Amino acid sequence: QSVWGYDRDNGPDRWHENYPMAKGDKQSPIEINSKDVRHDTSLAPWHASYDPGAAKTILNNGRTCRVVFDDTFDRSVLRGGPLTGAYRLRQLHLHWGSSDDHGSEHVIDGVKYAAELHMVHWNPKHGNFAGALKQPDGVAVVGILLKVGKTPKPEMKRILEEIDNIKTKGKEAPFQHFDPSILFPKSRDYWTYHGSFTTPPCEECITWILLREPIEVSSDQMAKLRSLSKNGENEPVNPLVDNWRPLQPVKGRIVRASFK
Ligand SMILES: CC[C@H](CNC(=O)c1ccc(S(N)(=O)=O)cc1)c1ccc2[nH]ccc2c1
Ligand SMILES: [Zn+2]
Repeated sequence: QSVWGYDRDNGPDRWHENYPMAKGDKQSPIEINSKDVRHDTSLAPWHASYDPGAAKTILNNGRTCRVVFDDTFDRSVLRGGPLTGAYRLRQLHLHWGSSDDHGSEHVIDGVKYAAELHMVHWNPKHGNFAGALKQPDGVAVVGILLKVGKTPKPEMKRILEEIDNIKTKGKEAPFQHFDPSILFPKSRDYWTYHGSFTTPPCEECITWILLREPIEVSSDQMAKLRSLSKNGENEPVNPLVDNWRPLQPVKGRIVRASFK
């Protein structure tokens, strides 16, 4: 049973063999075409109230770098925007490329960004995360685009400083006293649409909230991310890069914008 990944023999084009949802009608990521977007004046602003004490660990699972939070009660929550109720923050992770000119999962009017950060929240009315991922309103992911620029966001440093401690698959390190809302860009403008996990099992349970304004990182910071290895510490180094899923068909879905 070859575990899914991003290589030729286990990559996105073959996920459907073990995860049939991957060929669904509401898959993510998609391209955002401004000409097809609908400005929805009824969309409320979104609000995150995160407890820095909820941050627990950072890990390399061989497919991404993930920060895990305590989601055993409404400690760090996202509300508003297209959402009904408070969704609990469970984890954040990233997708990135092998060079600065690509790596994001969502593409905006043809523009690919160097990376994309996902903050994953779930709806506690469904009991637990496993239950939430079976519901159309089960999960909400805030997506932040990362672009390479001259004035990198200092708040990204905290995550990137930990990379040296989780170089190989399975490595985990404590990651505490961290409020991920410091990563948000100035503008709260967003696009929203209904989609899926961008990794297997590709359940179509996600309300995507994709922020319009990218945050800046440096090329050195991107190189740091690319120094992670897909393999364990006693295996050959296999650079963890290009862990992004290609664009999926929009299939008539409407993308709404909170802005004009
Ligand atoms: C359904 C898969 C899940 C593990 N994966 C995730 O949580 C996840 C979250 C967000 C994204 S993205 N890139 O779209 O933001 C992709 C994957 C997962 C799988 C089995 C499980 N059993 C119990 C809990 C549980 C969770
Ligand atoms: Zn993701």
